[in-house]
Amino acid sequence: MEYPGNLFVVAAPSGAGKSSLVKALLELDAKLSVSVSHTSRAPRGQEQHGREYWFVGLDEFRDMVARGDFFEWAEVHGNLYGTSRAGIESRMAQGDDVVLEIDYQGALQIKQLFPYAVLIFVLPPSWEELKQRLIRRGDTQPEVIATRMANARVEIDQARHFDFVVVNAVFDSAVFDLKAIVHAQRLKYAAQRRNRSAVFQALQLD
Ligand SMILES: Nc1nc2c(ncn2[C@@H]2O[C@H](COP(=O)(O)OP(=O)(O)O)[C@@H](O)[C@H]2O)c(=O)[nH]1
Ligand SMILES: Nc1ncnc2c1ncn2[C@@H]1O[C@H](COP(=O)(O)OP(=O)(O)O)[C@@H](O)[C@H]1O
Repeated sequence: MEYPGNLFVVAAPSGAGKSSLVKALLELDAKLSVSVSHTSRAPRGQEQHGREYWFVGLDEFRDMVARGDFFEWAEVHGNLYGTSRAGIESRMAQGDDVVLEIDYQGALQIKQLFPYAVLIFVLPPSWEELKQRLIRRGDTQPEVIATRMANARVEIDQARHFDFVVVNAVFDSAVFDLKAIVHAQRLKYAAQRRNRSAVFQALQLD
């Protein structure tokens, strides 16, 4: 194994455009791959096991927690979500750059484990636009929208703990900002390779 890959974490309130942005970023960058999380929630619409998420029962999820299978896990909107060690450890060890699309609680846990992880928070341009995006996406039940808007206030308050904030107003500009962050981190990391043992120690790979 040469050098471990970079770790990028993207968090946002539901509806801010995180999934669309990460998808666009991955299409532009062949060296980046996204981690597929485990969740206890049921699949929606066209979602496939192993593509959007690994869908597992609550008992199985709790067994995985007890076994220490997750780097991080959290309860979000009443369901459990987690990033499995198996999902990203081997890819990072091979030197691949990995993106985690997770909530702020998970992002802060990842930063504790991997201080070199780059935490990016995606903001909507306004509260009204966030609400409109939730409605346009098809989340039409008023109580679902109200819960997500209330949660958004709690989530956005955590943006100050992140390394970068990207405002997703014009979609292509936001993708460009994400690309710039990824590029800058790669350049920074290339410089750090001159101090290889320090990096390895930080990653606890030695
Ligand atoms: N902590 C943590 N959060 C996750 C993980 N996977 C997804 N999430 C978050 O869970 C929340 C709900 O995701 P999802 O069920 O896809 O609903 P959506 O945000 O309405 O599309 C989002 O904030 C995701 O970022 C994970 O592995 N760990
Ligand atoms: N910059 C943007 N301008 C307008 N609509 C957007 C923008 N970014 C995303 N959207 C739309 O907003 C909705 C929510 O985006 P999505 O990626 O599902 O959000 P999240 O993953 O953060 O919950 C989708 O319908 C998406 O097409």
